[in-house]
Amino acid sequence: MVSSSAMNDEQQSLLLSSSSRFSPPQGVKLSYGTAGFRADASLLPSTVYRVGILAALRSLKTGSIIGLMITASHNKVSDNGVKIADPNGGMLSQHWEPFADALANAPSPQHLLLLINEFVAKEGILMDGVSQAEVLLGRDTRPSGDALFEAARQGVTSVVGAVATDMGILTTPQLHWMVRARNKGMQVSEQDYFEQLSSSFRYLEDLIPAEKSKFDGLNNKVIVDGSNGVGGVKLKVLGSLLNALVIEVRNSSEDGGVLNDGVGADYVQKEKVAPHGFGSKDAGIRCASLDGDADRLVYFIVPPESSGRIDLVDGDKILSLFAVFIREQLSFLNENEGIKNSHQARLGVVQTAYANGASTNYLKQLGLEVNFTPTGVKYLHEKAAEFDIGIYFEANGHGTVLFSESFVGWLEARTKEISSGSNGSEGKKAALRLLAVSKLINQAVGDALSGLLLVEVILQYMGWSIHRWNELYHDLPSRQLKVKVADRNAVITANAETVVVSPPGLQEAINAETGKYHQGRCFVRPSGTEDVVRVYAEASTQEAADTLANSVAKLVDQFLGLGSS
Ligand SMILES: CC(=O)N[C@H]1[C@@H](OP(=O)(O)O)O[C@H](CO)[C@@H](O)[C@@H]1O
Ligand SMILES: [Mg+2]
Repeated sequence: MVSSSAMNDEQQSLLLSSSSRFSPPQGVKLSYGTAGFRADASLLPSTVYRVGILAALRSLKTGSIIGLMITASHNKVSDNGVKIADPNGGMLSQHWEPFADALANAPSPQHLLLLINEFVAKEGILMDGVSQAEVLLGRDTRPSGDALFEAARQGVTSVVGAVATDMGILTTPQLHWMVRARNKGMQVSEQDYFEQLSSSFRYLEDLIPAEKSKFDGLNNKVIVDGSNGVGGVKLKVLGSLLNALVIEVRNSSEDGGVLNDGVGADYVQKEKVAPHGFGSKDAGIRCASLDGDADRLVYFIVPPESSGRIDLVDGDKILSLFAVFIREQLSFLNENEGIKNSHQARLGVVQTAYANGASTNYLKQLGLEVNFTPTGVKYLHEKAAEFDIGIYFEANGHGTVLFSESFVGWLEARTKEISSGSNGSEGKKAALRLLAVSKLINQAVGDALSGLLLVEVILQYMGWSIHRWNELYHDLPSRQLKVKVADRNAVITANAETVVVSPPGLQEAINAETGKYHQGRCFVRPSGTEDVVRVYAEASTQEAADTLANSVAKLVDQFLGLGSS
């Protein structure tokens, strides 16, 4: 008997004929990596076509809508990439990544068909020609996006029963949000996204106590660097739906500048300089920067003199601001006599080893549980989902806040309960605020637009300037370096990438070096997106952090350098 998970002849010939139009590039090995496939756009049509097939299979397997995003985020404009959004709006299940790698690197249509047949059988995917699959397609503003969109569309529709829905030019988080919302049975147009964010923002503004200072004069304005990409365009639309807050967007894709060239969150965070178009005229005003696909957000302060150096208010500080606010709301809930069944909600924060040590100390001093995972949003997100409220951020500005469904249900019940009793109490307002935050923040994935609105409304609530926020703690000086080695995968780490277990002896040498520095901390790990080993060092002075990073980079070179075998 033919199993329903095998493709019939018609299905196989459809796949063979369409895949023969997309030959893989010669001599290039692609890997799904930390954030999907990325490469020079000219190398990608066959990969994107094949990821289209994978997305359709994933949709058949899960019986849910899947997302496919064409972007290379903060990479240069000539690059592009592709990644999958799973049914909950999160990253592709890690369990499917090896299949993605195998598909991308299959040398011929026949190999591709063989791989698909094997995988479909192993996963028990129904290929009965009756089951329906749907993939939402999004792309950023890169010029190569249109051709790659067409490759993705052909990949999806080469699987019988699968439809590709064009969602247009979007930020990555918008597409993830749409996938999550569609699978919850909600409306998912772009207008719905803007409406949900703007209405929950306005609602939060209305819940600011009268005695707390609101925006005044200069303070109601934020200037945002859109990295010459998609985020700026979308932020303008969002900004037009707000009342008190003025968002001035610079470096938007229609302004004609080159994507990610001297602009954007990655540039600002790594170089600690103002992006193109910002200068001493902006001193004292809150400034923020998005990356090329608007899933990262950092703030910065431009100094009055035109040295170019900025004060960076990074992902760690955004996390800290969110943690302070949410912790305060939880304490209102717990203190409130009128709230029955008050339970100690578990608030957890998640960071990676790249979090500045001063931020970790600060969060621990607040009495919060601080957890560490390896680099990559998929790991942070998974950990944060274990809490009633989990906040995660990478230092580079990628992060969000997750609310468990049971906690949201508990909050909803409390707001109803209190409406018949102590109406308008701080406890009820705290519950309403937390519910509004759960709607404002994009719980599918880190989203610079929703993150920016949450930062802005919390600053209003606190009555804080960016300077006051920046003073929460002082970053320890740090330095990041990259070392090119023969094989970066020879570095094997443990304990959330803080300890090298192989090659033997390297960690001992790093320890000996780090021990020489006051407040020294240093770790090395292979990058998941570039062919390098990254070195991160922290110490009490910038000079010491630089020297420590340089010495450890030399050690990495000695143990694994290009010359070593
Ligand atoms: C030190 C650093 O910033 N690493 C980045 C970078 O990963 P690497 O594996 O370090 O190359 O790109 C990832 C995807 O954007 C991002 O999640 C991560 O934080
Ligand atoms: Mg990005």
